[in-house]
Amino acid sequence: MDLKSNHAAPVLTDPVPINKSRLGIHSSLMPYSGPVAAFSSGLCVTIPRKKPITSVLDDIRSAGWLDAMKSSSPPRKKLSKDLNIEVTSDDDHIYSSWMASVASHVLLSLLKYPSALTSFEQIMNSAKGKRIALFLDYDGTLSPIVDDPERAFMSNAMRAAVQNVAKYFPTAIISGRSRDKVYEFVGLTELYYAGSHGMDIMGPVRPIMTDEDHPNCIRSTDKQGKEVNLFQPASEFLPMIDEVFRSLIENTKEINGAKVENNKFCVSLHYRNVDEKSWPVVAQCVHNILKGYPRLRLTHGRKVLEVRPVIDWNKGKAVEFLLESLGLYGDNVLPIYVGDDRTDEDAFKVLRERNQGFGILVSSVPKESNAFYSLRDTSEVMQFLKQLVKSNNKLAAYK
Ligand SMILES: O=P(O)(O)OC[C@H]1O[C@H](O[C@H]2O[C@H](CO)[C@@H](O)[C@H](O)[C@H]2O)[C@H](O)[C@@H](O)[C@@H]1O
Repeated sequence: MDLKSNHAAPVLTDPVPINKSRLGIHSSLMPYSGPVAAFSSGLCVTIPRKKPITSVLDDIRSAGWLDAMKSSSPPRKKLSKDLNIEVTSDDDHIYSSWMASVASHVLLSLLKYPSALTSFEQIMNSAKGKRIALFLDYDGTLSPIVDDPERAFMSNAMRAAVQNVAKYFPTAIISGRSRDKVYEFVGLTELYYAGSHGMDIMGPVRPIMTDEDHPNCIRSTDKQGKEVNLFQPASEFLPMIDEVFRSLIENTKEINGAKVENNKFCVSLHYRNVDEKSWPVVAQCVHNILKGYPRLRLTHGRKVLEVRPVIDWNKGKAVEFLLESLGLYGDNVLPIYVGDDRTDEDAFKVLRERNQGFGILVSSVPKESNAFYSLRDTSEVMQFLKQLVKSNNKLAAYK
């Protein structure tokens, strides 16, 4: 599949679980009509034996929150190793029908988002004569997903790979975390950092950028005392986010395993370690708080609910902003964005719409995405970064 045909491929995206009809699964094959059986960021497909909790929390259910939370983490029972499919039904017929549907979906997905490693040459061909700019997500891309968000350390090998690649290609990390936190984890000065899903960007000083274009862009200095541009489009929301952070801490203190993380311009409420029975309580708690803040909204991540300002800004806009501030204009630039999460889809989408560069989805199971290629996990991300350096050195040797 060449890049051009990839560009033309119709792609569905959806922040909430993919429904049965979209998977092409006939409803008669479904064991029950309730939520949720989906490929998703939860990385597997589940056929629950029992109906999920039938609670009275109609408001959060009708908003799709519970479905989205479940799809971000289906229950684990029996796992079909090859395809990463979870099955809790005893019905063999239903099971084999699922296998068939899933197998074809896996194949389709492999065709749709080929491995960036096996397609490496193709990627390099499209980079000929162009300047590669690299954008990397942090959690799930550079560091594996772990239970404790405070311990999402990146390996030294990965750090070295990122450091190396940044020597040859302008590189930025765009994370949902606060910029300070992600810098603390990565610790490399050779890169640019954007925190809070792109709402806090520290980039190079570019005299071209005018105040009218970016009124929230100010001159500042980084930790090394170097002059930088600081762009914080949601700065007016700081007190509001802080208030919500404190309310969430207070209101979730009785929920075992819940963890609130202050990401400066957004707040994360983690439910990875919360018993699934209490997920409706988690959702209800955020829902109640958000009622008082019409200028804030909720997005879903990997076992995390994220509260963020309603502004027209996301990781995709951050990529565009960084390209501009790095002076990387025109057709001779090939931006590559590597990410694993729903919020990374905004960046994949921007690249697809610009018809420039491509997204690489990090996932070991099929997902609908706006990316062009895929990598299975963080170790494949590292291999990909090393390949980029190798190929750059080869090209340099021929010059
Ligand atoms: O944009 P990212 O860099 O991918 O950040 C997204 C969120 O990542 C972190 O949470 C996720 O990773 C944790 C550590 O592996 C895991 O425990 C959690 O369940 C995941 O959702 C981070 O803690 C969040 O604040 C970020 O928004």
